[in-house]
Amino acid sequence: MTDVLRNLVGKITFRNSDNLQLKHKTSIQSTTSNTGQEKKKRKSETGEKVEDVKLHHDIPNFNNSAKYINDIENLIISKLIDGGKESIAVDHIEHVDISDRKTDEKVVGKKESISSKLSKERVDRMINFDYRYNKIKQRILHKKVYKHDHKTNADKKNHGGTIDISYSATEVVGHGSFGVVVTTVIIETEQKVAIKKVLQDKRYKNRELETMKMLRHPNTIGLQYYFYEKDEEDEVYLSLVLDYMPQSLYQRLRHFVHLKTEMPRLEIKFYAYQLFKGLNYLHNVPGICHRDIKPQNLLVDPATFSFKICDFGSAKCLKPDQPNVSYICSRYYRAPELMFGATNYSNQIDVWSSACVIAELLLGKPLFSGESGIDQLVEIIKIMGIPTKDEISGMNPNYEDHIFPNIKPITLVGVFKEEDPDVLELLTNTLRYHPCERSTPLKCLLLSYFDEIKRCDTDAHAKAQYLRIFDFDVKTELGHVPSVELSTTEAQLKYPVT
Ligand SMILES: Nc1ncnc2c1ncn2[C@@H]1O[C@H](COP(=O)(O)OP(=O)(O)OP(=O)(O)O)[C@@H](O)[C@H]1O
Repeated sequence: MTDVLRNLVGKITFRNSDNLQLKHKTSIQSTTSNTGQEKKKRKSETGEKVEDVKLHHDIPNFNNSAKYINDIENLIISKLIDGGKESIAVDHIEHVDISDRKTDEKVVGKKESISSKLSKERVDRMINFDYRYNKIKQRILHKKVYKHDHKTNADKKNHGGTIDISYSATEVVGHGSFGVVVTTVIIETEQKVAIKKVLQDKRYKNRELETMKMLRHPNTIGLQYYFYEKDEEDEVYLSLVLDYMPQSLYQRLRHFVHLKTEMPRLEIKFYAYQLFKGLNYLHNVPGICHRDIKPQNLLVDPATFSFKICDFGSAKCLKPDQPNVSYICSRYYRAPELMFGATNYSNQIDVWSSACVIAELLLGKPLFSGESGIDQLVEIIKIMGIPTKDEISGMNPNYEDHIFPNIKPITLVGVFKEEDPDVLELLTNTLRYHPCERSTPLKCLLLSYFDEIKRCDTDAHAKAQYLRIFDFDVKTELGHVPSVELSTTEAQLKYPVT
């Protein structure tokens, strides 16, 4: 997102109005300059037309959460870009009068904290606190950190000790609603890393750290170290030192969109394979549902096609007897059962989101881009048709409101008619209303869509071998496969079905 922001100038203001609607007002006044005000001045002096774009969005107040605001920012930015305004810049985004936690808690109850939203001021403070100052002074930072041991899934903290690491000037690569992410090189190990710094909400245990400690897989981002520090106001920040990846899938896709070309189909296949492989691990080994699969949370290296899932800030181990918040996951990627208010949803919400991501890579734009929660459902219905009674009860048995617009669906076949029928099969098996009818990540890996990378003696196969994407740990990654099916499944994971 920072890359986009860096290229954009203007002002976005979010307001709460009296009638419990969150008003979004956008006013953009520049076309090409990096410094909006200067450019505006220059343009008026030279008599050139100053472009003024205003966007208004009415959002129901109950959706006024940090994630939602972030969605809206992305929506506004992508609208500007998609509207051909590539060179318009936003020099900052202001959030005004946003009543966040209180409103959120009314909806989610106090049981589940998702994360603490950061104000713009706090993000600025966090950057200034260490990194911006550091950048000017080129000073080396020394930190006492807890080392996470990936072999034992333990950390030094449990054994009562810290070690010292140091690193120099850092580059801010991302700031989301909850943290600031910078990249640097650890001097002692010469390893390039990303450091994600998040504000610690004293009331809750940080679930992202707890989750990351459980992970050990080539397709999930690895935790190397972590440390805590306080600012001058006594606020505690947790920093997670993570494996570095060159870019997010969002940035990778924007690269092709800006060039007005498509992402190569083979590259998409590699990322799709590793996404399902990562999910198969997450869902079956630590038993975690990510709950926020989207292009921004998938990291890639286009040189090797390596791929890792990141941002476990919303991840949770879902227990069948415990309710979970339905207000989760970024809107474009949100499974329909969440829109139906289900609180007993399963890991299969990640499969829906993954299918939306793959569809977006093919299309160059989101498949379902609703402007609000309800509109999102309408966008889904436009393509998938109206859900049947069975499908509705599969999504949420308590849902009683059955009024839907009567429209003839475009269908997935209609949208993807130019694509390979194998990718259409993948999408039709995963974009199903009924969560139980959606293929599991392992079933997706067995689809003929992936045969191309399984065939020996091709460049693609060599790339796949280099990434070791056909290596599965039988005890863990395939531990849930019934023993009678194990050898066939193993063979099918390695070789194309003939
Ligand atoms: N390990 C990493 N290597 C390189 N870049 C990273 C890494 N982790 C995160 N980033 C960059 O930082 C961005 C934000 O990271 P992340 O999603 O973890 O933060 P967040 O504060 O939870 O964001 P959001 O609130 O938008 O979900 C990512 O989209 C990516 O561009």
